[in-house]
Amino acid sequence: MGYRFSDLTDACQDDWRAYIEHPFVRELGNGTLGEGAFRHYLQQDYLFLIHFARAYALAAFKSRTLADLRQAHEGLKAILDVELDLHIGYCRDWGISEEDLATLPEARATLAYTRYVLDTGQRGDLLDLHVALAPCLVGYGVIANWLNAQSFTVRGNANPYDAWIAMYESDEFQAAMNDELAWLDARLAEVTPRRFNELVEVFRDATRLEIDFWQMGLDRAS
Ligand SMILES: Cc1ncc(C[n+]2csc(CCO)c2C)c(N)n1
Repeated sequence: MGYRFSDLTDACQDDWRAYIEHPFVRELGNGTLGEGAFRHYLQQDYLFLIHFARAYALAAFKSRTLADLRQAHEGLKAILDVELDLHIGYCRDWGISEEDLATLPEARATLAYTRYVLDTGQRGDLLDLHVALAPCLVGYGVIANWLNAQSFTVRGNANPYDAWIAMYESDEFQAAMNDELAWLDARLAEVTPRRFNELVEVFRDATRLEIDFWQMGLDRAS
């Protein structure tokens, strides 16, 4: 007993590294990622964000304390009032209109990942849901920090994807990631080994689905 978040990543190190250091991420970092791959990713990520907002609504429903309910409400508001507008603006910069976004067919990787998270939350409790969301919330902050530590990463105007890295390295995003890490560390400190193993399974599944999401971008898979 006495687990923490890093025990989850330690328990599925190969998958975690394959996600954080995915070729899509490396190509974002050195600026060589194909524009078509990035556009496909952006489009599917719009659908992803909508379902992610639903997952926060589910977190509200699953909350047993006022503090957890408020936290879920803040997450839902952040996506609906901030993230989605930013994303729509970002898509516009990349030549994707709101009309395009409204009529997008959902790719299988998006379907699989988002519905897995929602199902995990419905089947389990609030901790299951947070663990299913962790590769997304924590992972993107870890990826931005990892990219910044790599010598191949190109920053500034020379990299068309610089704004993407900047978004996830921002103090605001890193603070949200650290809040989530503190929440997870506090909850994981109390779980039994048996429960921890269940949570590792959820974390590994969600991490693999993030890998598939990157790969979908590279393959432009539908
Ligand atoms: C496939 C995919 N995985 C993770 C994120 C990152 N992300 C989405 S919502 C959110 C938290 C918002 O409060 C974060 C970090 C993404 N955009 N797309």
